[in-house]
Amino acid sequence: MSNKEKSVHVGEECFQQHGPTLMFSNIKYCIQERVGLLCKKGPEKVILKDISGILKPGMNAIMGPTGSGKTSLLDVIAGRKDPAGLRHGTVFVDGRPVTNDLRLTSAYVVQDDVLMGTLSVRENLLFSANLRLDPKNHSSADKQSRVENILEELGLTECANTKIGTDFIRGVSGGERKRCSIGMELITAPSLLFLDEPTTGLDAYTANCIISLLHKLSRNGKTVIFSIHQPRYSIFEQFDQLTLMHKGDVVYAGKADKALEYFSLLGYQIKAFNNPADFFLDIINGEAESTLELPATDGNNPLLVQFRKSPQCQQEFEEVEQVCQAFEGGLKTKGEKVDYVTSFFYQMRILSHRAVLNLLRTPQTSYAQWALTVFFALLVGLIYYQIPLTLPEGLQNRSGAFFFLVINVVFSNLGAVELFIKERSVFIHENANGYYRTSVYFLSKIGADLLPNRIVPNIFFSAISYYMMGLKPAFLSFLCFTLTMTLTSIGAVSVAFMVSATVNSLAMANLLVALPFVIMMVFGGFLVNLNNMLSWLSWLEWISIFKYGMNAMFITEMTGQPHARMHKIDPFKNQNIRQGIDYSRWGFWQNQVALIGISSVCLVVAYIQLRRIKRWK
Ligand SMILES: Nc1ncnc2c1ncn2[C@@H]1O[C@H](COP(=O)(O)OP(=O)(O)OP(=O)(O)O)[C@@H](O)[C@H]1O
Repeated sequence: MSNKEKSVHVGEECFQQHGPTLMFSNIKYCIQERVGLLCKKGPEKVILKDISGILKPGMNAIMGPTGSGKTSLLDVIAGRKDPAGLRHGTVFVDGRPVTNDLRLTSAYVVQDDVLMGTLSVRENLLFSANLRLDPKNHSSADKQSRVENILEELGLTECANTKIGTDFIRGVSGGERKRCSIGMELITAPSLLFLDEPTTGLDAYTANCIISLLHKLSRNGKTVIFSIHQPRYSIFEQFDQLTLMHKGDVVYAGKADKALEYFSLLGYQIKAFNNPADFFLDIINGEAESTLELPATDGNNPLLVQFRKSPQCQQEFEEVEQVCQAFEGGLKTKGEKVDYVTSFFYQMRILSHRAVLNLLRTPQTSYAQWALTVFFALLVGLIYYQIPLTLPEGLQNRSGAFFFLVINVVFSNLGAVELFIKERSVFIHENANGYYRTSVYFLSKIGADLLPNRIVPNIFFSAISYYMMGLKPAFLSFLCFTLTMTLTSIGAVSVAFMVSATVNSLAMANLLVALPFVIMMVFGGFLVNLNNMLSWLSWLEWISIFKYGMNAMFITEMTGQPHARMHKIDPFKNQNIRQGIDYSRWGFWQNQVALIGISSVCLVVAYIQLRRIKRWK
């Protein structure tokens, strides 16, 4: 960004176009504190105390010490904060009350960039354009040209084809990431742009560039509203309006370049070379002394008392009051239905494409999965190489091999718990901003995982191990065996998906997924004879993937063997009859149906859990 660009004058004359004016009236926001080990409801904590204000076209900075409520105010007015905590208050844009669907028409850039690391800057922007611009009104060429314009406007042309970056890929710089996050939101050409601490984590130069960029946008028809921590002077001088917060109250709201004058009237004098932004925070934190005796009425902070008495506050209140009187009723918060601009199938196409790109560009997990598949297939094939049909080793080795196979196929799916956890913040951000439906995300993620990571590797695994073990040579038996292996794997991975959609920490998920697998193993009928022991827990066998997987393998292997051989392995058969295996054709399909049933229930629960994830901040 050139110096010329950075030294833009702050003033009316610089506006090419004016953005909207946002007013908020009597906003009271509370949170319910939880106390004790049982997380009982504690006292309500008021984090925004009946505050009102006007945010005008241009650069609106919300400043204050940590915990003063900057982000909460930003979230409430942008419709991002959980409506359950809003006691009362109304937000108006250009004099008209808005509901929390403002989140779908405005842009909100969160503090932690939520971008898909495996995609390039251009691909991320195109993803946003594809899902957020109505295909009826915007052709592909249109979307492309909008993306190119934004790349140009944000100075991202040079890194347009560079990936954002992941743990494995070194990507763009912090400033470029932030600009890309802003670009994702600018795609819909919103007139209101909210940013939560846009300079946090950036070096001074990059922070300055980001603020200059926002300043430029604010001169072209966008009202930019952001929370910020201790900006340096070159950043501060680009603010038009300043809102200073202290413990959920507004202690100053007005022109940024008039704030020094205001505080000097209250007896606070800035020292030479001090940064005004630091000075204001010192005043709020009580570290700067006033030369005047400021009264604290009713125990209220003297700064708050003085601000409420000030002419600018009185005038603002009057303006807000006038607008409020024109409209009755508060901010509606519930019942809004999100209208997506794209259809279910269109979203499915775009998300599946991204999921496949993701998979191809982070092949490490898939490589590991494939390497383990081949390794274990060879291992089991070598250990149980050409199992004889004589007793007792025929029985013993087949039982051992099937148990080993099912253990391997179930536990190799432990890694799937990261599916919904790794991208959770990206999903929450995109879904809350109306990019796509939850069902589309769910199906695209499941589809992109099941086929390449579960189904195809299982077919390979079965092909290698089956013939090495010398099981029944009939091709149909091989197909039945492969089907059993695949459905067992899908059953196990569905349990992992259910856990993944339920918790947000990987450590917790790993614990929670191992537990049902171990229980299923114990009650699978192989380790414990449930007729004699633990009969009161025997019902658990009905939800054991191990039981159904192993039973189906036994049935496939044992039925249709030549009569003479069957004789020899009669005790083998008897043992399994004791475990309740039904060797009929329906007996085989019963197990497959049970595996499909377990998978379906787990996937439905996973989907419900994904829908229940809180989108609010
Ligand atoms: N969802 C929530 N649950 C519990 N406490 C909350 C929640 N949201 C806000 N708070 C509390 O409200 C107060 C204000 O929080 P907020 O994040 O708005 O402050 P902030 O000024 O943006 O702070 P920081 O600069 O540290 O981000 C804090 O004490 C915070 O702990």
